[in-house]
Amino acid sequence: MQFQGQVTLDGPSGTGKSSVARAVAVRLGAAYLDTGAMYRAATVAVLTAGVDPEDADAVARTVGSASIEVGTTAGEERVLVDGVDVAARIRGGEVTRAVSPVSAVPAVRRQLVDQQRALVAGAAAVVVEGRDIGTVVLPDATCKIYLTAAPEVRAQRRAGQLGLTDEAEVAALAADLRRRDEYDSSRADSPLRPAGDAVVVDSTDLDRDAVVDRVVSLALTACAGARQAAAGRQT
Ligand SMILES: Nc1ncnc2c1ncn2[C@@H]1O[C@H](COP(=O)(O)OP(=O)(O)OP(=O)(O)O)[C@@H](O)[C@H]1O
Ligand SMILES: Nc1ccn([C@H]2C[C@H](O)[C@@H](COP(=O)(O)O)O2)c(=O)n1
Repeated sequence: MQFQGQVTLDGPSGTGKSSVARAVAVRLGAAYLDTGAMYRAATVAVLTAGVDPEDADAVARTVGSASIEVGTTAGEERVLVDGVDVAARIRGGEVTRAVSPVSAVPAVRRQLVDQQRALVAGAAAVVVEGRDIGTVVLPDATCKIYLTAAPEVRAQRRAGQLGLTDEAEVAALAADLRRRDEYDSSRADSPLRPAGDAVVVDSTDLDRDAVVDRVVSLALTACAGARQAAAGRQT
């Protein structure tokens, strides 16, 4: 069956959004947009300009005059800031530590949300991942998924990804995930939360392929059950 429509994947850090969203996009023959990469790119612009990430006015000005380009093909990571390839730099610790305050600035969010909507506007089928995609960016999406997993499982997976085995390093990683989740969930503008009509998928006891199968199957049925349940809650 050929999928047409928009799949949104939101959730806390390290739940598997990127790896699952990329694989789902390939399976559905859909475009793919990593909106976290856009906030990370905005953070590179801020750090490169020597601006304090906590100075909201200066952050808004700096990001407002930066050119941020991202690709929409799963498997081809393309992230440019003012024409410079920053695909590797956005994954580093310096950017990860500074991205939350930058992404909490309302002017930055307005700019990037407009860009995100424009990037997916022409796509017949697209998978978009982030924190506010089902709630703010694409509120009319065909199928909304909210991915969760137990915090200790997320920390272990991220440690595996980074090749960390030292207990203290894993504990620091877990603390960083908690800090980012708290920041992203408590900010005033577009906080992280599930959309009312999202299907919650808990990946704590599922391997990545099982999560991908579940999301593909939900997408192909247009998340029909969740829509009915949401309609029932509203009557
Ligand atoms: N269901 C799963 N079982 C085991 N490992 C998984 C599962 N899903 C994802 N992973 C692994 O967990 C790590 C984190 O996944 P990923 O980067 O996709 O999360 P994320 O939600 O996009 O994180 P962030 O929001 O911080 O970018 C990766 O190493 C990924 O391969
Ligand atoms: N739609 C989005 C996507 C991301 N962010 C913020 C919050 C995250 O801490 C940060 C980096 O995202 P990641 O690459 O870890 O998915 O960007 C957001 O506020 N809204």
